[in-house]
Amino acid sequence: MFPAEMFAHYGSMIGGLMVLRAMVQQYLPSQLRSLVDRYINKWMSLFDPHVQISFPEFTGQRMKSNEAYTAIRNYLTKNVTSAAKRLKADSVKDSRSLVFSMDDYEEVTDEYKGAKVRWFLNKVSPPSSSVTMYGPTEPSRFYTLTFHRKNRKLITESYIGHVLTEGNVIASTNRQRKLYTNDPLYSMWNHVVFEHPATFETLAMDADKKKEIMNDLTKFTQRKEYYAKIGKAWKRGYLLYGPPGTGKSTMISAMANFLNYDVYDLELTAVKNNTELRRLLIETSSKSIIVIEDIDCSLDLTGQRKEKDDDNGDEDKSPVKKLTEKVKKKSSEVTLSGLLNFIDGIWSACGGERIIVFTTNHLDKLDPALIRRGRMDKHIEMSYCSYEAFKVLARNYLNIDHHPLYETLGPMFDKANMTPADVAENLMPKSDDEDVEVCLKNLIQALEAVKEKAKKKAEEEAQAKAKKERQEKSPKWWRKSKKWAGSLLKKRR
Ligand SMILES: Nc1ncnc2c1ncn2[C@@H]1O[C@H](COP(=O)(O)OP(=O)(O)OP(=O)(O)O)[C@@H](O)[C@H]1O
Ligand SMILES: [Mg+2]
Repeated sequence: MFPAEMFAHYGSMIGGLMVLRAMVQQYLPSQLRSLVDRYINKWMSLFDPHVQISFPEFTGQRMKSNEAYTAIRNYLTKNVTSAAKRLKADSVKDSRSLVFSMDDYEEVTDEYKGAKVRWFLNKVSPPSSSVTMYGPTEPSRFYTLTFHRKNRKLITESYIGHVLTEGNVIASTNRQRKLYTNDPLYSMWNHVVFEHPATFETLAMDADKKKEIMNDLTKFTQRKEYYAKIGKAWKRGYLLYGPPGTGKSTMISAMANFLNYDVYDLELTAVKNNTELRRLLIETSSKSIIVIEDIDCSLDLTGQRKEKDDDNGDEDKSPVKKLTEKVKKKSSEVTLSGLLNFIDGIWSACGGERIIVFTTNHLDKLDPALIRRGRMDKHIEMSYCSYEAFKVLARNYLNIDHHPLYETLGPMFDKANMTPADVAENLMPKSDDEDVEVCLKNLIQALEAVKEKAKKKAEEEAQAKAKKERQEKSPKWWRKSKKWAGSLLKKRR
């Protein structure tokens, strides 16, 4: 279990104590473990000129994974694992290639500015009786970094920072991204591998608008020092609004692919109360996009201001209605103020960059407090398909940059409101014998139909408006007698 070199390196006294400590960690019950460990450490510090730092895999009560541990694993995997004798193939990148890291109880050395350090991967198994509500407890691992005390300043102030930075860079290029969703039963995140193909290149949108969003995102990721200087959490809020099928969800995937971020899809209706919301949000990792879709439907996010208005009208409500509303309120106690407090406050303490994206089909339904600048930094309208957006879709779906029918199609997009989802549907060949021309002709027909429908609707609305105006202009006695005659006829029938 322990390499023989350890004795040579630390001296037989220290080696013996280390073996004893490993045995203590492995076999003694936890109450005794810490007591004996304390004495062993005291003895070791008398003889040993070395300093040790531990980096556990999980931290906190809810066993949140430790980002430092992951960064160290990445750093060691790239830089020194080749020297390790026992390796572990512990993750698979893009389901294609194996990634090796050092195995449990394996030790490797590294050198930094002339100082030698040792990394050791330790594992502690939980007592066999330890079972949580999520199943049996897994063994927990930790890296220990050992170095001579004369190098303390160099290692703590420079080397560890260097390892974490390099480890994080490796992580961002290597890692498999994840799509998390909140589990309503246990109020925890479940994840799958995130593999959505949408990119800004395939997103149908005006080129200038697209460029502006990409620049905004890039600028955000480079402003760590700026956010620290102004004392604000390193986060940016986007509000995507527009009719269904205009690409709001597609845009979120394109953002995640562009930034190489994880996605947390937060279903607010499955969150029981503000405490649970707080915990879920604290558990999100840095470099992530938190998505709350259809915010207007998720909750009564109009919040307390609206509630007050409702209270005024309480006398008019029946007792049954009042009771139903009370029960409804109790079942989901997540409030607008809870959400806003979190957005404004909690993340400042979490560190790392986060993007929060809200989507809605109805901008006018949201409380202005929720969408004011500072909370939602950027409002992006996703609208009906323009000619320019159509050209992107034609490139995606039909692999063409131009076609003689473009001349007919060009002006049609200004006159018919069709969503990119509907345009895409028309561009998709329905059978093998549908070629490019057939697809474009189908689209022309569909656009004409939309235009006709809109024209008919506008005419009907104009007629109804004119009728109403005519009625309003007629004398009061005439309107009354008409109404009276109508009700008389009804009674007779
Ligand atoms: N702007 C777009 N660019 C590329 N594809 C798009 C765009 N808009 C819609 N689509 C296509 O239409 C489908 C539906 O779009 P999406 O789910 O992104 O719309 P949405 O705005 O999120 O709608 P909803 O409001 O109903 O959630 C997508 O799978 C995509 O194929
Ligand atoms: Mg959507």
